[in-house]
Amino acid sequence: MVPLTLAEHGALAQARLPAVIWDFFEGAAGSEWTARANADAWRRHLLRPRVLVDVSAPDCGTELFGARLAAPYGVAPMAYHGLAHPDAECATARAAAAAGALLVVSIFAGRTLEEIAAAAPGGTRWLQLYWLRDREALAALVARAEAADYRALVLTVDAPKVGRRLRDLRNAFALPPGMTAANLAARLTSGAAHAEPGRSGIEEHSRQQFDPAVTWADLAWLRRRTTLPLLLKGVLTAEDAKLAVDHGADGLVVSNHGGRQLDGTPPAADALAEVVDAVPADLPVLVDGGLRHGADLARAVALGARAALVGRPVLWGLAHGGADGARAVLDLLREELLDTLVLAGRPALADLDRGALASRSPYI
Ligand SMILES: Cc1cc2nc3c(=O)[nH]c(=O)nc-3n(C[C@H](O)[C@H](O)[C@H](O)COP(=O)(O)O)c2cc1C
Ligand SMILES: CC(C)CC(=O)C(=O)O
Repeated sequence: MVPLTLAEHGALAQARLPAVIWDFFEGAAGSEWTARANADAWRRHLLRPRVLVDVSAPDCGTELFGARLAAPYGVAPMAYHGLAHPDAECATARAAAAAGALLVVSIFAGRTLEEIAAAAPGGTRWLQLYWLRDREALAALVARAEAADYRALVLTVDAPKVGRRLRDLRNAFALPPGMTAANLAARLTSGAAHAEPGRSGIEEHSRQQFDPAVTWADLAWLRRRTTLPLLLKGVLTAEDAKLAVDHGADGLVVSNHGGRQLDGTPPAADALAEVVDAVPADLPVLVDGGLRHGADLARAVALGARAALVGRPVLWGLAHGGADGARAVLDLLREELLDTLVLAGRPALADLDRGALASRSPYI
């Protein structure tokens, strides 16, 4: 079967993956309400098409921090791509570069930053960080990212601890043998390899490593260590968006972590406009969570996002088809986006503004 939708890529992946790994990918915190709401919320923004517009040459290319992308899209940072496919992040890097997409590499990648860079030299890569208790390890990663031509840093700020992910707790999820965070010393992540019944190895190693005491005041320490653009990922409110700007953030990623952290937050699509409206117009705001169709990318741009990141669907493609599968997912999103631009009579990203949407109340 040639998958014609992202959901079909998901079905192929589910058929292939061990259930506990599928659960780790797909699962979210608590009742998983926020994770479900993420996808539903994009669909509530109905598309308002314009007609008799010349749409013979649609263009969805864009530029982000000086890099050219084939569409306003990227791969969200996700830990341990090796759980999906043995070629791991190197395959994802090849897929993203071929599709003209940004790749945000997780601090918990299973391949080194240098291996990932070498796998797709022409690609646009950023590095995602969690604030580790071990600041020297963090500083060393920043230096390596700069040397390996990573173009920005993304500090994830919604994880003072890992959310309560019931599927992982039930499965006593632990990393399989040989799966490690290649960019961190083994002592920093060894807790992920074992879990007692009712516990999760991922939760355990993040408890050991994440610094829950970090505050806005600490950001200056990171800011001083790099000339790379610094984005904060996991901002959902106007208050925090303004604080981020005051503390020198160069961009934001509106995100609830795919519903994996605090269950009950607004879906990312609903938080986006609040954040966009709170920051200077030229500050790049990205978004992730629940984008499952190219039309959702159009919706994100219409609501003010400069680009959107896609998480789980890329792992679906990777799981059933390696680099080709991940690329197929990204290419499909781009084709669907172009289709949307043509049929909505808005042939360029600049034509997408809030007038392109009619936003439907969730309560009717
Ligand atoms: C398996 C998995 C691992 C993830 N690992 C990370 C991570 O290491 N760092 C991070 O900032 N976010 C991580 N995330 C969250 C994603 O970056 C992103 O916010 C979320 O998946 C987007 O939603 P989507 O999957 O609905 O597209 C992870 C998500 C998944 C599904
Ligand atoms: C290793 C985990 C903490 C990665 C993560 O952020 C996630 O699974 O959502």
